[in-house]
Amino acid sequence: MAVVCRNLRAFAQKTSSLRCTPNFLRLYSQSKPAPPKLVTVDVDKAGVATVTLDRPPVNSLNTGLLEELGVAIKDLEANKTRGIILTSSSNSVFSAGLDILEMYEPKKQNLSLFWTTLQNTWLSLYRTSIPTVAAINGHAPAGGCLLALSCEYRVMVGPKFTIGLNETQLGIVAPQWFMICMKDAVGRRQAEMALTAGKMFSTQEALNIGLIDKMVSNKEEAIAEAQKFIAQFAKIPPLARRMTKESIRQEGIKYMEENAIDDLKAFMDLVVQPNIQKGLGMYLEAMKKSK
Ligand SMILES: CCCCCCCC/C=C\CC(=O)SCCNC(=O)CCNC(=O)[C@H](O)C(C)(C)COP(=O)(O)OP(=O)(O)OC[C@H]1O[C@@H](n2cnc3c(N)ncnc32)[C@H](O)[C@@H]1OP(=O)(O)O
Repeated sequence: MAVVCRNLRAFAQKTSSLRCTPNFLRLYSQSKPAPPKLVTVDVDKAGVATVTLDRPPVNSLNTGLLEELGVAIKDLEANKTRGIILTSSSNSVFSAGLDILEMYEPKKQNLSLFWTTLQNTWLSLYRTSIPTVAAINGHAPAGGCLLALSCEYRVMVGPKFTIGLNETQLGIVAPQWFMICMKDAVGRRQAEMALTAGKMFSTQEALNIGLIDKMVSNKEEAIAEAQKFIAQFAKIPPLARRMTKESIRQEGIKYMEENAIDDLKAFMDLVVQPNIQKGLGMYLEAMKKSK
């Protein structure tokens, strides 16, 4: 016991003197502040979490944001949260989709990490047993639409925002699992028409084809509708709900479990093609010029 105490005293002296050394002060002053969080989580009294994408200006999905979103979903699952409402801190954009800068002139390692993080986070959101609602308070093109489609219910602020999988307009093909999500929501026929044209739907058009479930006029209403949707599950036995969701989403889940590596390879091969790189560069330029 005496030895332990002596050791502790020695350790305490050592660390307290370390605090004052010039070396420690130099290291301390050089340490960077923590980077701002890209996803915030707020759990209300009913146990429903609002998960807010917070990467201004347009919540484009980079590796960091996707990673944080994946961790948030896992944490909420561990805490037995009653529902997840996915929304955005912006007044006009839910999410601009994948961050094109992650795909433009990429380093191979970063590109691979980016896509696997997207795959994993998507699967976590798509298959979570927690009821999920997207409160879409702004434009939701491409990857933004994918996030919304991965939830069980979509409430969108209208009428001026747009949503859709517009990949063909960019000269790229949406991966199979993006297509499965669209088919889940609107059926094969509407999905084929939407995807081949890369159509961006107005809120009303999206409501008409079942791409969204409800149109509201502001974010507060969207959150209230989302809470209402989640509240209905209070009376449903959770195991029956979980197994039903897992079963009905089997096609997408199975697809990713069996094809993640091939999907990654296809993405990596495609993105580095010179014509795709040129297209992405021109798209970025066009976005800058359109300001
Ligand atoms: C399996 C094998 C095959 C796999 C193939 C690959 C599949 C890839 C799948 C999905 C693709 C995507 O998700 S790609 C992204 C598609 N997204 C879009 O096309 C949307 C582009 N953005 C917009 O239309 C608009 O920005 C907006 C309507 C969302 C918002 O408009 P607003 O006027 O409010 O803002 P700005 O346009 O002025 O943008 C502000 C700022 O943000 C930059 N920006 C916008 N979107 C993106 C993006 N997706 N990635 C990176 N950066 C983006 C824009 O350039 C502006 O930047 P500056 O301020 O620096 O000029």
